Amino acid sequence: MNNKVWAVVPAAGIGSRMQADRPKQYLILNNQPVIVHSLQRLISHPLIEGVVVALSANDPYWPSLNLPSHWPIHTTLGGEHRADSVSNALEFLKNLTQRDPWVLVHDAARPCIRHSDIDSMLQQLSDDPVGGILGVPLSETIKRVNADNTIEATVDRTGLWRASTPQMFRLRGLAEALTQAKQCNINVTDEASAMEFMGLVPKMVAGHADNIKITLPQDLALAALFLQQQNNGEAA
Ligand SMILES: Nc1ccn([C@@H]2O[C@H](COP(=O)(O)OP(=O)(O)OP(=O)(O)O)[C@@H](O)[C@H]2O)c(=O)n1
Ligand SMILES: C[C@](O)(CO)[C@H](O)COP(=O)(O)O
Repeated sequence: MNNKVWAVVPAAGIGSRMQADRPKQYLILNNQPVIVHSLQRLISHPLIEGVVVALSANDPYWPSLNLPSHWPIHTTLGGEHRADSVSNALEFLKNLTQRDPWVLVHDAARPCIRHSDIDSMLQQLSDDPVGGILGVPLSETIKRVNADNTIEATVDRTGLWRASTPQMFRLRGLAEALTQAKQCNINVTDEASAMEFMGLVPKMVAGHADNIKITLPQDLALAALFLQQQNNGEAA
């Protein structure tokens, strides 16, 4: 039986918050583009069969990556929002396989994903009826802040987690959930939100805090440090 999973990588963003000369997934991190690190982590996992990457129209950077031809990567067109890019990739994947595999949706902007975290997801979710996501529990005091930077309230952090990726759901159920959310004009910023909108209850899987999403300029140096620690075997 084929128990392999697929990955979907939304990579059609412009990285506006990074304020760089190119989309952040193409910025150089430890001598190679961010997206190449992310793809390498996924493709080198033995249970990932292939990857569908959603790219912006006429992305001028992708062709020059010169990725190894044997990498099982397919590309499709991204959309206006991250959810649209994921939906497009899922529709592409539905035409590639008759199965209803687990799909791990992983941000191109998260290059520090560990195989151990992917393994945790596969171990904890493969028999789950819904699926789930990787995340990290909040460990600081949380404030709600007004537009004038005054503190409005302290938020009880009990049960609060930062959601990350991969987010792991069955191909056809996730595609339908994203379609329904869009038709109802529900703005979902992650896949779990669409599944929740359908009344389903995804699981949370504890992951490593170094699986950061590169968003702001200072995130690049932090990601470089995390990658070096991981590659040196120093990271816990
Ligand atoms: N229309 C979009 C928007 C985002 N993404 C991807 O979704 C991931 C996470 O989104 P985010 O961090 O918000 O990336 P950007 O939208 O590029 O960043 P910004 O909001 O700063 O512009 C990124 O890998 C990004 O490339 C995408 O595929 N399609
Ligand atoms: C999906 C995500 O990585 C979960 O934290 C995040 O929501 C994506 O980034 P965005 O800035 O919300 O598009």
